[in-house]
Amino acid sequence: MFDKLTKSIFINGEWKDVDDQKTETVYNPATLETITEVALGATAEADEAIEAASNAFPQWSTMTGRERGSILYKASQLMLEDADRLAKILTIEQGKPLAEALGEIKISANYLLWYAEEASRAYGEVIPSSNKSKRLLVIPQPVGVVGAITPWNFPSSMITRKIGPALAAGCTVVLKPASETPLSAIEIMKIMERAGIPNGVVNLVTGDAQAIGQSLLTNKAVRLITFTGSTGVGKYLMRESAEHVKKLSLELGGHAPSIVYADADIDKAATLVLGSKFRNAGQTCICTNRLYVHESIAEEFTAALTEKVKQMKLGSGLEDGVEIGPLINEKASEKVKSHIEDAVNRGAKIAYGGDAWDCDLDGYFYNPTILANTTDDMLVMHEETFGPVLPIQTFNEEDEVIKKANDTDYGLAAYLFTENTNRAIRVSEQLEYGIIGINDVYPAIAEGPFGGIKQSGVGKEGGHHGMDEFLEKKFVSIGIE
Ligand SMILES: NC(=O)c1ccc[n+]([C@@H]2O[C@H](COP(=O)([O-])OP(=O)(O)OC[C@H]3O[C@@H](n4cnc5c(N)ncnc54)[C@H](O)[C@@H]3O)[C@@H](O)[C@H]2O)c1
Ligand SMILES: O=CCCC(=O)O
Repeated sequence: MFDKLTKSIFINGEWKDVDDQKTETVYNPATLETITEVALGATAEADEAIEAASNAFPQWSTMTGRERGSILYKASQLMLEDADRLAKILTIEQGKPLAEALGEIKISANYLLWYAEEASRAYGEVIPSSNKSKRLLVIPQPVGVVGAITPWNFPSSMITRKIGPALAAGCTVVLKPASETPLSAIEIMKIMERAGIPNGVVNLVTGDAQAIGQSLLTNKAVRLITFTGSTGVGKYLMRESAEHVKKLSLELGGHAPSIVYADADIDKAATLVLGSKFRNAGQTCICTNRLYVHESIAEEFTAALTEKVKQMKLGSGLEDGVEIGPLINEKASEKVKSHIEDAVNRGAKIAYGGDAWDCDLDGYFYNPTILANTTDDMLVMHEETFGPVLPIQTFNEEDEVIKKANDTDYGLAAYLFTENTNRAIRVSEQLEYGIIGINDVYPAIAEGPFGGIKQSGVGKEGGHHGMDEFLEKKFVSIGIE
């Protein structure tokens, strides 16, 4: 499916390798086999890409929203037409089951479609003036060149959720995808090319994160950095952006609580918790990380959930019916192992799973795991696990569980399961999170503003709010006689 060396750097409409032909290997996480090599770009390539994006900005930013939108619309159509092949590439480089990969490609195309439409709707404002001899306008204008840095867990949708609104707003982009999953990014560039994007408007540099990041941070032409990834790297980018006072949009880690109330529909809630926890093998920023179940239904709920977990099929994401694929790498597997060991050492009981999956594949597979008798001091209760481990605690009082749910530096997503509408509204208003799912664990949708508070991030992606990040609001004050 792939050439030995993919010309993986896309600058000013041209596909390139680095001058010294340095490359890095892309592995299939299910088998640990080499898929291909991609160019190991660094400072020179990043600088060249920033220059191309700067040169392309004047023309792209002055095209009409409708003109920009028509290119994004075409790109979304091309992505959908090729969805099966793109999903297969995504599964091969990232590991998630093919059905999930196909779902990701569809939402990825949907971000392009949504922003194709939003491109025509960057409205300004006329402000009624308190002074009769003034007229006051607010004009939205594109921020400028954008540096976009994306993670490996959603190799396609995390890219279009950034470049869709950036391009719609009239910005130009330099994209650095995760080293683990550059192939989906390359495919997106090919789609943009086929959709007719002018040279230099969107550029891709695969390679050395530190060096490329440094160029994006230190080059004054880059006016905004949009990043999705870990809170640690997000903090670093925030600190380093201070020098040139760059705008930032950060989508960072999370530690989502799920709360199941006594009045929940038990079977429905168990199915949803299962989806929330185990999709993408638990490697989703908004995955449930800890579960609180009301004491009165805890036994029944845990039994229903465990029954469902037992049915889950592990394996290569390409295999029919597989629901849990590999973890991305050995480090991820070690983290899962350490969270389980720590919990057990502090008194947790393994209700199901608890160990690596013994199989013929070389990748890092972990059995879905349920932990009972958990306490707040356990790592799994406050650190992002990013794996298929579900710690359960019981609760009695509404106030008590809200306090526990909020007791974290993260604030990305929280879920509650109840059939009582009053409770649903009351609790969702008190949870300190950017996203609340009420009987819903799949809140990522093109038209909705996705983003965290506290140490889970700054800004929103999705919806018209997502395009606001890429628009400056210029104030025009007109004196008239
Ligand atoms: N909030 C969200 O919307 C969201 C979505 C997906 C993932 N995430 C978070 O992402 C994390 C998992 O992704 P990850 O392991 O790829 O995160 P990561 O922070 O290690 O890497 C993310 C990206 O940053 C790059 N990077 C790493 N160091 C860098 C540096 N010094 N300068 C510039 N770029 C650098 C990486 O190469 C990659 O492209 C989890 O914490 C998860 O919760 C958040
Ligand atoms: O933002 C990361 C999660 C994306 C999703 O839930 O589809």
